[in-house]
Amino acid sequence: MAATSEKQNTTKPPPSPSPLRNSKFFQSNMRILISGGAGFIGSHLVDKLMENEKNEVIVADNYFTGSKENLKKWIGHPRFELIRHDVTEPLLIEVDRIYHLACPASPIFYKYNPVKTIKTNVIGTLNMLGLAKRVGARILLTSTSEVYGDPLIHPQPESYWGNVNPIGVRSCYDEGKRVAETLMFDYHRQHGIEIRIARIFNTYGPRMNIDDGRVVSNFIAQALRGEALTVQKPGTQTRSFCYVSDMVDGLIRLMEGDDTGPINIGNPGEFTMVELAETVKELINPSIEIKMVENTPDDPRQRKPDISKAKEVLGWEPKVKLREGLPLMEEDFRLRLNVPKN
Ligand SMILES: NC(=O)c1ccc[n+]([C@@H]2O[C@H](COP(=O)([O-])OP(=O)(O)OC[C@H]3O[C@@H](n4cnc5c(N)ncnc54)[C@H](O)[C@@H]3O)[C@@H](O)[C@H]2O)c1
Ligand SMILES: O=c1ccn([C@@H]2O[C@H](COP(=O)(O)OP(=O)(O)O[C@H]3OC[C@@H](O)[C@H](O)[C@H]3O)[C@@H](O)[C@H]2O)c(=O)[nH]1
Repeated sequence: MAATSEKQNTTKPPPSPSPLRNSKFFQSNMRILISGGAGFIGSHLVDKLMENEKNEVIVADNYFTGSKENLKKWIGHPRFELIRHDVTEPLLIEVDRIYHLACPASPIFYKYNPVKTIKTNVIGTLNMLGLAKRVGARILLTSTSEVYGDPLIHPQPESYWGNVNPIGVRSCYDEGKRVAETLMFDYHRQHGIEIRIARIFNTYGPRMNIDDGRVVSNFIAQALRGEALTVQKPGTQTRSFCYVSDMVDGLIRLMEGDDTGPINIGNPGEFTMVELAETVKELINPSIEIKMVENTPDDPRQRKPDISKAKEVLGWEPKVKLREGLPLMEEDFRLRLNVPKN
């Protein structure tokens, strides 16, 4: 027994890459799997990775909150493949890198079927780690600022263990991601898997689902439809919003760097929800009303990333300010909602 536990505590070298990696038919220098690649962040990551001609990109997605529409410019491209696949089932392919994003991210979607959300986070992450182990791939998990729960330390450094309700309606997501992080580190310690963990803070930008339910997409869609902006009470709760191009840049740097993480990736600019509503009103539709509505349980009261580690280890910090990013998202929403600018 002692020998077994000793063995389990040993950090092994990473497994060898799959023999198929050296097949004479292997054309690309880097074959990259993106689970959840048909979603908001995933599809922007695909765009960025496809810019490099040495990359071959495979997306596996069950289309729960993502869509083929987000990837339409790549369908049929020789370096791109799209697979309808649910990560709660094993996937047998040969890859060098895995960006594991698959998981609904908007609270209304992750609460819709909480048991499925837990399965996606736990079984899905186990399956992706099993794949990484079999083929010797490096794997990056998109964890979340929600692992800090309703934080008692502000801003949140990676060393903070969080304040999470383990039995609340958000637990399927925040506890699910916490287990996913645990699995990543256990596979790293026990099997030598090369891991990277990003703790992503609220991210926004073009291609978010119009009825996604998250605050930035809600406010922009409401402002364009001429509806009142729904600020959930008390409205003093804060979030820090990162534009999607900055996020993608941070994720790629983390994947290709040497640090396992977890590393916070987010924009430290912090706003109350009332301030966000006022900014959207001013930029998009000054005649719109702002109304206070009921909130949902366990809504974190404040959130802001401490990004010292990302700056130091990845040389990364966000470039796009909220007032610059909102108009870019407005443009995309106008096109999709067919509301031309006057
Ligand atoms: N956007 C944010 O603010 C934010 C913040 C923190 C963490 N994250 C994380 O980043 C990742 C991407 O988030 P997003 O904002 O792009 O969300 P999204 O909902 O747009 O994308 C998630 C994608 O995963 C797919 N998916 C869900 N369950 C799946 C399953 N069982 N099998 C296969 N595919 C599945 C969806 O269809 C979708 O394409 C998620 O892991 C999320 O937890 C996002
Ligand atoms: O219409 C709305 C929607 C939301 N809100 C408020 O806006 C704040 C942000 O809510 P969102 O639903 O956009 O996102 P949350 O910050 O609660 O969760 C997000 O956190 C990070 C990621 O893991 C996920 O993308 C998501 O879970 C909350 O305080 C919420 O009460 C409004 O005031 N009005």
